Amino acid sequence: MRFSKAYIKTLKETPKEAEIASHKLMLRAGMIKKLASGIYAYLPLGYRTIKKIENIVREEMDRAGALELLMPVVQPAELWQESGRWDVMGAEMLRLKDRHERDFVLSPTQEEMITAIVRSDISSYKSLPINLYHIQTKFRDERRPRFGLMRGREFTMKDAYSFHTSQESLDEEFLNMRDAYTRIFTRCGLKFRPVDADAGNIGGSGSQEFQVLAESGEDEIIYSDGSEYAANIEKAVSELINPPKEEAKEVELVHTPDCPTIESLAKYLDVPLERTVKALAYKDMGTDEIYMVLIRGDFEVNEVKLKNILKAVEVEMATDEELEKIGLTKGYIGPYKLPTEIKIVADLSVPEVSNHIVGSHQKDYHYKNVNYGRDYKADIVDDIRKVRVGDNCITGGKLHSARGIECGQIFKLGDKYSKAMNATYLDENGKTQYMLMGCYGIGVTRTMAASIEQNNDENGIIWPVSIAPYIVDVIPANIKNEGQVSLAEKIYNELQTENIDVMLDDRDEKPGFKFKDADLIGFPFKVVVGKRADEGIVEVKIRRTGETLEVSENEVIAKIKELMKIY
Ligand SMILES: O=C(C[C@@H]1CCCCN1)Cn1cnc2cc(Cl)c(F)cc2c1=O
Ligand SMILES: [Mg+2]
Ligand SMILES: [Mg+2]
Repeated sequence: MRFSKAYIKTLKETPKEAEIASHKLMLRAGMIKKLASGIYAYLPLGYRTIKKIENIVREEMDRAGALELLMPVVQPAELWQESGRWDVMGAEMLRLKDRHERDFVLSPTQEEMITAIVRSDISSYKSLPINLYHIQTKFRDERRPRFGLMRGREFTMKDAYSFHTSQESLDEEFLNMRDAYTRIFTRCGLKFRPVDADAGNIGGSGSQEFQVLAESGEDEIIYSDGSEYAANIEKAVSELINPPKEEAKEVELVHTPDCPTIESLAKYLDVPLERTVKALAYKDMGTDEIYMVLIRGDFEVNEVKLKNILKAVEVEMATDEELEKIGLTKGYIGPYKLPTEIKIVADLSVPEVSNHIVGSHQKDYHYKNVNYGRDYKADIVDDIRKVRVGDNCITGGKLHSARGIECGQIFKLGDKYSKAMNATYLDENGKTQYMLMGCYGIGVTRTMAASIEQNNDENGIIWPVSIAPYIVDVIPANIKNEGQVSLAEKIYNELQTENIDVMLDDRDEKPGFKFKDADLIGFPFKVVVGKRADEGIVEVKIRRTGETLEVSENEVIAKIKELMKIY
């Protein structure tokens, strides 16, 4: 490709709305263009990398035995009504009407669609298992799209769906996909790790996210320094160490002036935080029911665990007004001598705290020596604790945390959709069974952004060879110098003959200007044809290391091929 014909508009300045490296650099390198909030065009340069990522995904999915198809982006609402999600999904799902006023959905995912396809075609166990995938545009109406392609509203996803006659077969495909994802992200040159993840309201049992490690990542990953354990903090567990048991004493009401927080209370009474129990009020945003949530004073509530236990789509802290309305006093709520009917959810740590201190529903007073079981019981006792860095891992070692970008996620769905949509097959005994499903997603456009987050410096992007838009940028230093131009053209043609994606910067600009563009765009290698061209010597510059090699013109191809194996 000749630069002068390549439709690459690099920007000197960083657009102010861009906050993270990938967003800044994709705009500056002329890879994407924003048309609306969270909606981008992939310009020719950016689209080349997207296609390379898609092809790596395609090759590995095909190698894993999955079959590629393509499903509609516009989905009939009836399918979502059948699965029950039409009424559950909120504003994130973009709904539209056709000219006959019929309801449709702009595809945010395809569980309903694929189940409707498979149930009409497959009825025998002999046709299973099967794994169908496509690489397709999705739309999710994020409340706050940001970070460019990292959290866009329209994006490209590879989503795959598998159908099985047994849990063993589903388990096998889950591992098969996990291996395929490991190959995909490795081939994309990413530093990543699979982590245990929350399946969210998609349901099913068992889910893993493929997290690309980056400081700009939205997710917090917990991992052990003494075992293979790794999990999204939403899901992470750790060893619970309980305070020593004490003889249960009589409950006492104590005056605790100005202690609305657990820290101020512990300080005032001079007791360790582990002896206090925090009481919080959470509202199930679906049913509007308010729950009292109890957890040991030194722990934090993990709202994803709480949401899953309550089978709620969303939970939020109750507002002060909502507390007042049900007769609770903010800062002094507690499970003892409840002034109102309210369900109680207690973390596993709570019953283990002898003689704990809790709110008394009166300002400036608390109860001490409250004991779980004797003085109150919770409706639910379960793990709702957010783990902490430094906790003991249940499989050995200590827990640490890192930031991650979720580029893939795989799920065991079970029969959630096949039951709801009656996707059945006849088993070997002629008995009708529900298919078991798995689903597997990769954020293709997000993966491109994640690669830049991991591969950039002050000059711009540093593409791994495998997904670079072009691998070599041939730069004649002086466009007016016949010898340099003809040698540059010769090398350019030889690289093209070898099927190596090559850019020839044929613009009438100073060499420094071209070098800056090349470093911003992130070509892995530059071949600079300069002063020593008449000696048949050119410079090969390696973007990642900044190294410059003097290479004779007839060794350039071999040298580039050698370097491509390394970078
Ligand atoms: O998409 C999944 C699970 C897997 C991920 C891998 C590929 C197949 N689907 C979960 N999820 C996330 N956000 C959503 C947003 C909207 Cl608006 C929706 F209507 C549905 C979903 C939804 O179901
Ligand atoms: Mg997440
Ligand atoms: Mg996810």
